[in-house]
Amino acid sequence: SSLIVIDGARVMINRSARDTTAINGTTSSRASSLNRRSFPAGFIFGTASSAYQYEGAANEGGRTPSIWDNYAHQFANKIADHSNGDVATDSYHRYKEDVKIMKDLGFEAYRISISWSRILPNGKLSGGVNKEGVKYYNNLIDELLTNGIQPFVTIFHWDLPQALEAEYKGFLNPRVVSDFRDYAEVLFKEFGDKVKNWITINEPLSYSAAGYAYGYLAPGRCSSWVPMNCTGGDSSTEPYIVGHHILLSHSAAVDLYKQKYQARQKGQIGITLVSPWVIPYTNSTENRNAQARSLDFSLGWFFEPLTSGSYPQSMRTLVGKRLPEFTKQESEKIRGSFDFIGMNYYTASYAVDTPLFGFAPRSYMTDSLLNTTDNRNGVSIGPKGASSWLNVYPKGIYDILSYIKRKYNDPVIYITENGIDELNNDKVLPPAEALQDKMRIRYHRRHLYYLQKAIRDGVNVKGYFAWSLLDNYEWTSGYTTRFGLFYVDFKNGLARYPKQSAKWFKSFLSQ
Ligand SMILES: N=C(Cc1ccccc1)N[C@@H]1O[C@H](CO[C@@H]2OC[C@@H](O)[C@H](O)[C@H]2O)[C@@H](O)[C@H](O)[C@H]1O
Repeated sequence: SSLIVIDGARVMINRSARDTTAINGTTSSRASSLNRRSFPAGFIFGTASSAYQYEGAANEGGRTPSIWDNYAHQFANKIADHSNGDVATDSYHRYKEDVKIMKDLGFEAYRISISWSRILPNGKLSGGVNKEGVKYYNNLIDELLTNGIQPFVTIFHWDLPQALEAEYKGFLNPRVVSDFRDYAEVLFKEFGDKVKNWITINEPLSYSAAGYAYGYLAPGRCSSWVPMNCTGGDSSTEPYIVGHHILLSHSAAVDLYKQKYQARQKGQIGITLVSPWVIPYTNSTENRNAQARSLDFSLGWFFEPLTSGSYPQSMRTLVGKRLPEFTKQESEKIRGSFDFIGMNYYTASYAVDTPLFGFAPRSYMTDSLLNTTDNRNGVSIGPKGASSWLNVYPKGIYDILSYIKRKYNDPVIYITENGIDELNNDKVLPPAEALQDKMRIRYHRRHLYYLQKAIRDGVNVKGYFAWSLLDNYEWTSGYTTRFGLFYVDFKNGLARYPKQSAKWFKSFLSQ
């Protein structure tokens, strides 16, 4: 399965999410009557962010460069607007204002990530803990708690200390497991009395596939034949090695938390996975098998080891010796190593069975023997936001959650990201118009409609986080796309302005 979707399609006439079935006993003719009371008591609503995309202060307060500082500076041409996260939304200095914004809207949780190189400047415990970094996160966490907002903390959201990449190639090297565990222990020690919701790693699929097969996320490695001007790499082996070390790192941190901290601190720990929902291009056996393989290679790659201790059968068969093996002990430790699973849901695509051409090189892109596409016979699976890969398909959140419930033993799930972007075209759209994000209201309302339908049908979902509170640094898109409920004026002092969607959430959450 591929993260890059084939373009070029007319937009399908969109059926509105009209549904006359009962919602919590009340019959709703449309999703528009949806509000917080459509969800179970205790269900939490939040917004999501990440350190490199929000903080700025990249060279301040004792922080040293991560691989994203290195990537965005050294390969600026790989970033749409040649920008970087040196300043981003400057949340390092403005977090009190941001907390006030989310409190005013009525959100009760906030997902952040911690910058590893702000806590351990040389990546390792032996290099010393940066007290200024600890202070910043304590201030942020205290600000959240004072305002009745629960922090959900992601330990690793792609910003590996450049020192570890330089010394031993980071997640390509098994040495990362002990360094990751040491880093996680510093966080449990420093913040575990206040943080009760831990997410070890954000989207292992994106880090492994986009970072080491396609080569467009840091560290930007891929085979020489991949058109991404990578500085090195092997798209047929490195994604699987990195994914393997991510799972070992995850389970080492969870094992540590459960052995030494959970009993006293009484928190919960999980991991955030991502996958599009996938529909067979036709109902043929070949394309239904392609759907299964596509979900194995994007979701099962990590979910299968977490629930059964081994990789999906389709991956073991098709990747063969290039797929690392777990020892018996590793398998035991990985299986069940979570209290909940975070799921990031954005989009859906069609899977087309695609046999390997004889001469085509083997790699993650072709191992699953399929292609994904966003249209069928020229009809799009759904309208797009600003990004080519993001087609709107709200029913996909229901479908993928039902699939997870069936296939992976009905786990506790949080939707840790869901959102849509518009282009940052201030020169065309004066800011006033940029605040009229009706399509974002429609996107979130329709996904929430299908989310409460999944809950009603028995899926164990406990929370929902919108991506994102603010417009921010969108990785290789830089500041060219906007996902925020709040507009950030990057040209005038990073001022924050509520979009219509922020007002919609305030009303949704107040009922
Ligand atoms: N971005 C991804 C996965 C991904 C990776 C490469 C290319 C496309 C998509 N996942 C989540 O999506 C969020 C939205 O991602 C944006 O999607 C549109 C792209 O144009 C943009 O580059 C990307 O940042 C990120 O901000 C979160 O940090 C991340 O956890």
